[in-house]
Amino acid sequence: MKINSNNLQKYEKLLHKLPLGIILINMQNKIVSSNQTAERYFNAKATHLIGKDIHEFLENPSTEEVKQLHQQVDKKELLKGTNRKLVTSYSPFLNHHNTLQGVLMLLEPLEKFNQRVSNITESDFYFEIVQELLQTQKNAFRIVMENKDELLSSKQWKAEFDQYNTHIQDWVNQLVYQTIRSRRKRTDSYQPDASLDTIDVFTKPLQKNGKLIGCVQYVTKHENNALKQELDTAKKMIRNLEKTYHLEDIIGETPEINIAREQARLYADMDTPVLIRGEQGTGKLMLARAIHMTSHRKYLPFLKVNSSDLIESNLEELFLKISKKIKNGTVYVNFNQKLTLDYQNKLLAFINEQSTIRFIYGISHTPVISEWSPALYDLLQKYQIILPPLKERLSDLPLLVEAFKIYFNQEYDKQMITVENDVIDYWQKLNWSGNITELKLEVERIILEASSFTSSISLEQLHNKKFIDVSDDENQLSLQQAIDLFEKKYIVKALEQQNFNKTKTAKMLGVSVRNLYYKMEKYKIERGAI
Ligand SMILES: Nc1ncnc2c1ncn2[C@@H]1O[C@H](COP(=O)(O)OP(=O)(O)OP(=O)(O)O)[C@@H](O)[C@H]1O
Repeated sequence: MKINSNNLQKYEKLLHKLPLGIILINMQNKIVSSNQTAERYFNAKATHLIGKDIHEFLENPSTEEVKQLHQQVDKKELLKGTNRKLVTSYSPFLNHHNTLQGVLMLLEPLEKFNQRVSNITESDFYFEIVQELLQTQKNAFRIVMENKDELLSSKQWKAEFDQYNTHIQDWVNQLVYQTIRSRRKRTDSYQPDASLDTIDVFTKPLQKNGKLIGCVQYVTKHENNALKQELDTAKKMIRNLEKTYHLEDIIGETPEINIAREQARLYADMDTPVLIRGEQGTGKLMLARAIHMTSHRKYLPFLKVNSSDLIESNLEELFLKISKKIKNGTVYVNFNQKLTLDYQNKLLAFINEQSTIRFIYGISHTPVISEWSPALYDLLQKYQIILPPLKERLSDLPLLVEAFKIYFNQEYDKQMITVENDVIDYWQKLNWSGNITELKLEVERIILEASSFTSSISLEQLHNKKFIDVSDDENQLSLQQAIDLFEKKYIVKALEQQNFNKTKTAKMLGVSVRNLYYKMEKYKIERGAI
């Protein structure tokens, strides 16, 4: 419907009740009308808005642009004096002769907008992908959302569940409530009768960057090998679901991160090559994944390729595999190792051949022109997003620690251990020399090493390591957990030393490349999943 003064009057009553704020601005930028929702968002009565210049409320409204171009403009802006973030949409306002009268502005607070969008996109996303997974799964499992509504369940789950009496059904539902409340995994067994099989129920919270989105529940009667394999496959798929990132998952409120997020949003559907520049561990892969998830390719595959993989593999085979597997998806090429001009040209030829794949590139240093093939250099220069090192955005450090703390408490089944402010201050004052990878590993370490009696970690405890209880506490790290932790750290360190070159790392560690891949999978060491 075209917006003009006729139909605006006709629907006046309705407009007042709409959940979106509406403001009408005349050709001189003065507010001439507003609905009650807009008044609420602007924190003002209509009488305070009418006749005022829109610039009194917003720094840079897009009224001139709309008047000149007669086009709609959508943006995010700040309400002056309140720091309230708004999502705004400006449209030309016409009379019934189609003559421009002014600008119609729709507005909504950013939090509300995000919530609405995530409600739509997240459930669509989960629904489509999980539905797909459920078709292929013979296992009994279901996904329950945070509000305890069942989102989806496999056929097998329905068959099993229907057989249970209400007592067992209640017990299964209780496990969901407990998992959601405690944000911790729960495994429980039930044997209805000595002559019957034991029912094992495994319930795990689903979280993305510390935000609880629901839980997944599996049921097995007896775990033979085939079933276990299926269960592992299902768990792997769920892990992949949790690994998908949206732009909103990128933590940070500094202007540099806001700009990077906005650029990513803009480039997401442009299909252009994008170069993400940032030191190691600044979030390049995460941003590349988020661009993919924001684009129309979000249901298609995403693949990360390191430039070192190109050197280590049979190039023709690798390219063939990529073009077959990815088809219309996104490939993120991370230049973690310098490529000779010969390799650069081969890569460029491959990129040019792929008309349907979207390429995103990552690099941790400023490209020096003399080291690049001119055509590849030009390609990389076109659209760039810069991620600053963490020491240049230290005000984001507390937000990151908070999210990682929640994530690892859940991952290691801890009782919500907190990290006290003095630890965060200390890290900020240190000018944190590492990046987000190192911060995440440090938070993981202190949470994992904390004994079961620790409820928070202070600076004193951090320095004296008093949070590590070396007494005979039966709840502290088991020998296996301690060995695993050591092994994981050792492998990460070796990989970093070898710039994530797996052949060299395997050689250095004295294990086969296959064994190294196995360990990386076991400890989730693939970059971006650390
Ligand atoms: N803004 C962020 N919010 C939350 N987590 C983040 C953010 N940025 C990075 N991370 C986390 O930090 C880790 C490192 O991020 P990522 O792998 O994307 O960095 P990178 O720059 O690609 O690293 P490298 O150059 O070493 O490959 C990941 O676990 C990622 O999830």
